[in-house]
Amino acid sequence: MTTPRLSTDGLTVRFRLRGAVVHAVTDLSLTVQPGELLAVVGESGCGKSVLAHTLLGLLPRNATVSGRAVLDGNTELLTGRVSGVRGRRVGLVPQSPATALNPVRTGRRLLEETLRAHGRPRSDADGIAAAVGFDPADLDRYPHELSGGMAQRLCTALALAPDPSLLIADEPTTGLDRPLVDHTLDLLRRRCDTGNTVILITHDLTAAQRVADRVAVMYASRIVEEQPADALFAAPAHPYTAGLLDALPDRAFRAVPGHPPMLTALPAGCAFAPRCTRATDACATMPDLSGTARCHHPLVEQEVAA
Ligand SMILES: Nc1ncnc2c1ncn2[C@@H]1O[C@H](COP(=O)(O)OP(=O)(O)OP(=O)(O)O)[C@@H](O)[C@H]1O
Repeated sequence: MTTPRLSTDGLTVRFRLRGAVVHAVTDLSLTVQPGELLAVVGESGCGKSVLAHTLLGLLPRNATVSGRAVLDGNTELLTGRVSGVRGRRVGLVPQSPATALNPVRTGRRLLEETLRAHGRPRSDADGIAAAVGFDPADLDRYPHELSGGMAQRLCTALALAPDPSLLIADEPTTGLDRPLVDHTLDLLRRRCDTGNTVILITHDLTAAQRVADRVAVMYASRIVEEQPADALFAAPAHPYTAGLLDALPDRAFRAVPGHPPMLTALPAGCAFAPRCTRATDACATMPDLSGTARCHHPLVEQEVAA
């Protein structure tokens, strides 16, 4: 049996605010193998970026974390010393490139410094930039001289420079034109085809369908469905997943009615129930994720894990 690239068990993140607690990630258990591309999808605010920041050890002081996250079977990401892991073994393409880039360094300097810090020759900079669709001639610009899409690609280049075996890409295609979206997605796919692992965090279900091996759907801080991508797109089990798919322009093009709940006031049972046409009294208790979907009334017969 291969050692998972990443396994999390009961991963839970809370933020303390004055008079409230934000339930940002709850009881999240997943396993991602070498060579696998896992897409994490879900509406804005469901906890996707917090999950990424937790795995990188980048949470602010008002956060408390519990559960486990283990890299390659030998490195505890939540409790161990992660300074040599971040960037080198786990890379992050951040969601907000504008704030991630040091404004007083050119793209070339940023990229060369990253390469040098990870023992790679500075001369690799042009090749890495070109690979992400960033014209090497533009590397001599400062971040404020880059468009949003260029800054996005520079961030992808910086995350790829150490050649991390696990890359977490948080909305890496925001602000890119369709050809560059496809270029970036194909680049991520190719990394997995050579044995690396990618967790792609995205709102874009079409992107997930194009490149993901498996898809995890998050709703109100929890994974509510996880399946191989083909199965999920053909026959979603959770009504929320079905709603997300119905919102696609080439499907019903109908938004999921209602709004997600506040993460400071989650119900004891299924948080999707108030928006769900299948909800019954049973949904007042939290369903297990024993099959593919955390749902009392799934749309397809569930194969319950032994
Ligand atoms: N430092 C913090 N203090 C308090 N709450 C926070 C903090 N950081 C994030 N949150 C909250 O955690 C929740 C999850 O946020 P997160 O950024 O992970 O959402 P997301 O799914 O990535 O959304 P988007 O797709 O819009 O980026 C949100 O309710 C957010 O307001």
